[in-house]
Amino acid sequence: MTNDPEKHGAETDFARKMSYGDYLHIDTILSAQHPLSDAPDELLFIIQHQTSELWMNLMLHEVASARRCIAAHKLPEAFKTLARVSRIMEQLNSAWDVLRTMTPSDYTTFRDQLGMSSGFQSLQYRLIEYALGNRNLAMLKPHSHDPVGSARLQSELAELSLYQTVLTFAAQQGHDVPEALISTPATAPHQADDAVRALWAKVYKDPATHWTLYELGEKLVDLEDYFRRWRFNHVTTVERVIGFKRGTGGTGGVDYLKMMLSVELFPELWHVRTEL
Ligand code: HEM
Ligand SMILES: N[C@@H](CC(=O)c1ccccc1NC=O)C(=O)O
Repeated sequence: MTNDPEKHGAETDFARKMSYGDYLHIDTILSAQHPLSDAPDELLFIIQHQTSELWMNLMLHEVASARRCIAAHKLPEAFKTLARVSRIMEQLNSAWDVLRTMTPSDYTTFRDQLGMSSGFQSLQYRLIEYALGNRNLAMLKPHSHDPVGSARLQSELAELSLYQTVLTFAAQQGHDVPEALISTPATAPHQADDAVRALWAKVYKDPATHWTLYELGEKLVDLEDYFRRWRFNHVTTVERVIGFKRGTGGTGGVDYLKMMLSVELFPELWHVRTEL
């Protein structure tokens, strides 16, 4: 017998009611794929990037919320949010398995259509880096033609980064944090600092006494661990698909991305491990 959902109470008249598609604006999302070629894999390439951008949108929302929770000393709420951020990164990491099915032969059929566009120009990726604390102001330039994007980057730069927010919390708990690191929003990538490493050493050598900071430190290590995996998946996929060709964005490609693997978001949290 064929199932009739109406007999089970399912609503089927949406002439005057909000439906699934209305609420989620599915029309808008599904009318945003515009391949520039007839290459069969261009749709995969577009959707892969668009879904990544959607997850990045959520990630920015959650990082902002985590920062507010830490600043308000609502640590359990911040832990929950940071755990979610790591799960989002995991989602972004598994997505590479889909893109990896695209061979160099597939990609070269439409790569020329991309012109000089590149993920290097992703506004949300840069906002995430800035929110976490990797504030390289040279990365503002590709957005200077875009007043709305530039304004978003500037308003992010007017906030303390996530790492600065954590260090401010540590200072409020009575730990020694150099004032210059937390007094104003950072305008350069965070550099490893001896006093901060000493602070984390104190925390990690006696977790029972400093449990909240210990848990916070591990949440940041988790997040950076996932971030590193994203960068590694990216560079490996890039090598697999374009070898050592220059990037459309103008960089050396794989060599440039390999250099970016050495970026440390929360350096002292990694360095401290040697002395434990
Ligand atoms: C076949 C697929 C891909 C290739 C060949 C590729 C290639 C590259 C290359 C060569 C760069 C260096 C900049 C340049 O000169 O263009 C780059 C940067 C970047 N790509 Fe991709 N990419 C791919 C997929 C993706 C995906 C799926 C994302 C997800 C959004 C992404 C996001 C980024 C970001 C954010 C950067 C800047 C990284 C940084 O500044 O550290 N890429 N990509
Ligand atoms: N940089 C890539 C092109 C690329 O991957 C790309 C192009 C437009 C929009 C997003 C992209 N993804 C990541 O860089 C290349 O050199 O082939």
